[in-house]
Amino acid sequence: MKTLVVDHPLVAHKLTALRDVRTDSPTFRRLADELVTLLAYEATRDVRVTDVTVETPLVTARGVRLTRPAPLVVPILRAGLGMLDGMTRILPTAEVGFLGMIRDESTLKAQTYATRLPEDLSGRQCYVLDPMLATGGTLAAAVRFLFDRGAQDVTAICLLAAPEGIAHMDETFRGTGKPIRVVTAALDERLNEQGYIVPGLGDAGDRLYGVV
Ligand SMILES: O=P(O)(O)OC[C@H]1O[C@H](OP(=O)(O)OP(=O)(O)O)[C@H](O)[C@@H]1O
Ligand SMILES: O=c1cc[nH]c(=O)[nH]1
Ligand SMILES: [Mg+2]
Repeated sequence: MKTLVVDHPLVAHKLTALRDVRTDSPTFRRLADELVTLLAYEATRDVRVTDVTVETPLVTARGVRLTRPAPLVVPILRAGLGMLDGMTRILPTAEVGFLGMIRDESTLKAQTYATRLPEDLSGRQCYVLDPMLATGGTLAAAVRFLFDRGAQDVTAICLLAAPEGIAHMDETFRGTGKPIRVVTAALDERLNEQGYIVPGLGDAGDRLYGVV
């Protein structure tokens, strides 16, 4: 598995504001939206394109367009929904599938409560959106869903990742030969006893949508 930590002053600036405990929910939503667009720029570097020609007002020129079928974008509910608009803004032809997953706060195991994905993902490029990669249980399960349906490669865009989560993904998919990438704004220090990323930004879902 490949991990890319996007090193860019605008990314660092927006992430710092996201971490700030004083950042209110409307501002948090806007920052998450802006940040995913910056991360998506790097995450889509390998998006498949097809050579085409285009008529400019002057001549015929060579160019590219996104290869069809377009990539599949999969936000992991709830918190991943806060990244969907920012992603589809730069990839407007993408299709969107949904996975509803929640981590049991006592066992830290992920449970799936909703699945709405195309049955056949053969040959598809997939982008998973989830702000937090903590123990990695949620992302590993999501990536497995996609490969089980035939996805060609999977790129996860996470606002923050913990070393424990990256290690879990590495171990889970080592030797499978599956092309997986994680693109993140920062690799934080560690998880605390409750499985929260430190220094982190708290509970991303709660900060986006409130405590339920
Ligand atoms: O790497 P893990 O240890 O599995 O934890 C990460 C998961 O936890 C959070 O979701 P949460 O379960 O809080 O659900 P929510 O989005 O509904 O708040 C987060 O958005 C990830 O999906
Ligand atoms: O730090 C964390 C860990 C899991 N989920 C979150 O929302 N935040
Ligand atoms: Mg949550």
